[in-house]
Amino acid sequence: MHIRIGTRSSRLALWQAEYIQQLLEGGGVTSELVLIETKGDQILDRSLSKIGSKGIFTQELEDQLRSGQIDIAVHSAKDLQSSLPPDLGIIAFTEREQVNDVLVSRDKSLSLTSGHPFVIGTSSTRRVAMLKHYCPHIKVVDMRGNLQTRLRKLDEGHCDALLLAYAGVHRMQYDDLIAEFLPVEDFTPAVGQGSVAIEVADTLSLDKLETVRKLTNHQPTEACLKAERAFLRRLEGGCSIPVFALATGTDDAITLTGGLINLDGNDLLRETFSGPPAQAEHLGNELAEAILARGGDVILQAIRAVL
Ligand SMILES: NCc1[nH]cc(CCC(=O)O)c1CC(=O)O
Repeated sequence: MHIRIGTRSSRLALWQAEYIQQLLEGGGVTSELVLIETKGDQILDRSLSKIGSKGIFTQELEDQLRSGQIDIAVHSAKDLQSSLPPDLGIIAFTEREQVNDVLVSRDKSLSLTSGHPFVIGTSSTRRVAMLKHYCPHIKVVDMRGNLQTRLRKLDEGHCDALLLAYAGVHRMQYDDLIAEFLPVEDFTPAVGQGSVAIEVADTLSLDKLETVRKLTNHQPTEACLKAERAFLRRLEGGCSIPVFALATGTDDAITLTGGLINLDGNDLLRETFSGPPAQAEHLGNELAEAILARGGDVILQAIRAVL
């Protein structure tokens, strides 16, 4: 069996695709990478929340899945839309990397808890709102681009530090720039952070689908991501909405914590639910209903009116 793997060509995307390639190789399946440029890779001068983020990093990959030019598409699970078109589906989530956000800087003495003011570059509405909430002494500047671009901007003095997912920083081997690990209890990550997802079209042969899934899917991670993604779907949150959620689990129970924060950071809602992995999606819906009932619906309306 030979699998054609579609991927974006950023260094992080290539790491992810090569990781999938290795997992397939471990099961004796050969593969090749097909590099695909997306709209999100081309537009670098506008913030993601202004472009309207729906599918901007995935559309071109999905077109090639449908036409059969590629068998699978590899994405950061975090970058996937919460609901996919009916002819596409996720068949695997890889074992999760540590999920924390980290503070990255040339100055390793920087800390968010010190109360000392400095400037952080980020374009994530979740991170901006959380910084306003937990660290009002921090100034935020908008910063887009892949990891290498952001590090260059850091070195050019646009900011003192970046707030990034540990997973990406580690995969790009920038661990020595980590000044601080942020606790997930406060800086709860984005849905899907740290896992790699495999997307296919319904035209893929069952043989290929089952083989790829068997070699790459990590069941405990899959249950956790199902819970988180059900939560995101119910809130109809794309990656530009400041929604956060993290499920952790054992074989018999998963715990899902998540919520929503307004753009000013003064209104943060968070709830926790636990249940059996078989009811992962139910947990996600339960969490969403609780957050909406506590005023999340009003916060979402206000966010949508601005973004
Ligand atoms: N939104 C961009 C993105 N998509 C996935 C990662 C990091 C790796 C991951 O969480 O899978 C990043 C960068 C970041 O948020 O720091």
